[in-house]
Amino acid sequence: MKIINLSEGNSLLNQYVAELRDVHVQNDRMRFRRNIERIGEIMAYEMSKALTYSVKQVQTPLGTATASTHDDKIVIATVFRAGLPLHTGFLNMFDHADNAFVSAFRFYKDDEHRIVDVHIEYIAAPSLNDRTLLLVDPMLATGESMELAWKAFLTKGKPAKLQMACVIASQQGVAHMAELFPGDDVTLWCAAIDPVLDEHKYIVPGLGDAGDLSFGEKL
Ligand SMILES: O=P(O)(O)OC[C@H]1O[C@H](OP(=O)(O)OP(=O)(O)O)[C@H](O)[C@@H]1O
Ligand SMILES: O=c1cc[nH]c(=O)[nH]1
Ligand SMILES: [Mg+2]
Repeated sequence: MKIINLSEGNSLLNQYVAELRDVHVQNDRMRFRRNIERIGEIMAYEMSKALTYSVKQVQTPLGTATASTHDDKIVIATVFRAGLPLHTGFLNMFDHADNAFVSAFRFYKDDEHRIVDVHIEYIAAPSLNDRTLLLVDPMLATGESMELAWKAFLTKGKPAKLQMACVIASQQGVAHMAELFPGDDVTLWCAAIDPVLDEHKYIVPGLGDAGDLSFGEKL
């Protein structure tokens, strides 16, 4: 698996990630969602550079122009619920894309909140055969949700290409995905990679719970 960590370069992206992490900014839920959306837009632009392009003719009112545009048949796939603002950002940019959704949520199997399991309940997707699948989820902690989402989407066909995107990944989550995708035909794009998970499997320093910060606490 190829790993592209966009925070290694200086850009406005880093400002949006910093605001997502900042406890003094996080209480503004609309800004939190909008920053994730803006990161989705920037990541979509960066990821567009890795698509397949061909030159086309465009008729203008005054003549003919040429344009190199991508030929990928894109499906943007997202994991409910924290994935929704990131999905919106990607769809703002890839506005011709089809879309796929899966619900996956982490729950604790023990009273001490140390053992996490992931539950998949809902899936809605077009045929994924021969498509370029952009699988986007803001947080990659253990990597279980991403793996289960990928396996759930595989029941809807075999994509030609897979590109994954997350805002903050943990080292453990990156290693988990690299084990799942040993070849270099799959790429994981991140806006930051953080060192560790805490005992409750939250990314540290991370940002907290992306779903709750976007939409409020759940029972
Ligand atoms: O790599 P993992 O350890 O599986 O954790 C990552 C998952 O956690 C978050 O979802 P969460 O389960 O919190 O659900 P939510 O979107 O409803 O908040 C996030 O959106 C990922 O799907
Ligand atoms: O740190 C984490 C881990 C999983 N899900 C989140 O929202 N945050
Ligand atoms: Mg959550």
